[in-house]
Amino acid sequence: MHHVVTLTGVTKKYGDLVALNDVTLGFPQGRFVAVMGPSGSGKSTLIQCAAALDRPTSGSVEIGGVDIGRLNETQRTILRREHVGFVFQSYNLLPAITVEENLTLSLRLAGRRPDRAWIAELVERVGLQDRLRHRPAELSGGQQQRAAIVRALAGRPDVVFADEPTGALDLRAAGQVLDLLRSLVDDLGQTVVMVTHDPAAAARAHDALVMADGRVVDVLAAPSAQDLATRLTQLAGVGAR
Ligand SMILES: Nc1ncnc2c1ncn2[C@@H]1O[C@H](COP(=O)(O)OP(=O)(O)OP(=O)(O)O)[C@@H](O)[C@H]1O
Repeated sequence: MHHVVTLTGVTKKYGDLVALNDVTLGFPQGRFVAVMGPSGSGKSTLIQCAAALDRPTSGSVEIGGVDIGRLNETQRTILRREHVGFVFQSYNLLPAITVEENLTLSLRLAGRRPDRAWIAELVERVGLQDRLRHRPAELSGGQQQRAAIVRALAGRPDVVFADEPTGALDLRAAGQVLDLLRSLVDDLGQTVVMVTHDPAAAARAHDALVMADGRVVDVLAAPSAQDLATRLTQLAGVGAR
């Protein structure tokens, strides 16, 4: 299986604290992978390293076959811009411009010509055709997150990292966003890595990684929400001792 992102022996320390402890894993192309684990287990640190937002203390990270340890800051920024998409819990759409302008802003800033046909296809898929001329504040939370997902995919990134993408949404809007992420993977072959605390959300992924103490302690294929909830409860019990 082709891995879009590969981590090899990645350790990240903050002073004496080991946030990631010798993690080796790959994110396979065309899979939807959820990352779960108790608070402080290293999920965000894993994503930051995997997305070239941060550098490991030791070990290596490859994105699209490029070893990011060999890149300087500017080169890493360019690699991120061209190969990685991001979706955040808080949507991060710019309030002063229209939804349509938001979708292509970062591409235009990077000097890339937006692929209009591709973006139109995505907009239709997420059902925002008649919302493009509005400002983000005029959209519901779910609509804003769907716009943020289109923005993340607009440049055809190799991988999309979604950090708690449903954290601010009600059940119905969250379900729509998860359906959307899953369909982008199943229908369009996208690769999505999603950090979530919600076992029901993680159960929509193809695979779930469970982290504890800076390590990946489980990899579950086609996880059920119940199995994930049980595993997290066990880990919380261990952490509390
Ligand atoms: N910039 C930092 N400086 C110091 N320590 C940090 C920093 N970032 C993270 N940590 C520590 O590293 C460990 C892992 O943090 P991380 O944010 O990756 O966990 P997480 O699983 O994402 O947690 P949460 O679910 O609460 O977001 C924690 O003990 C955290 O306090």
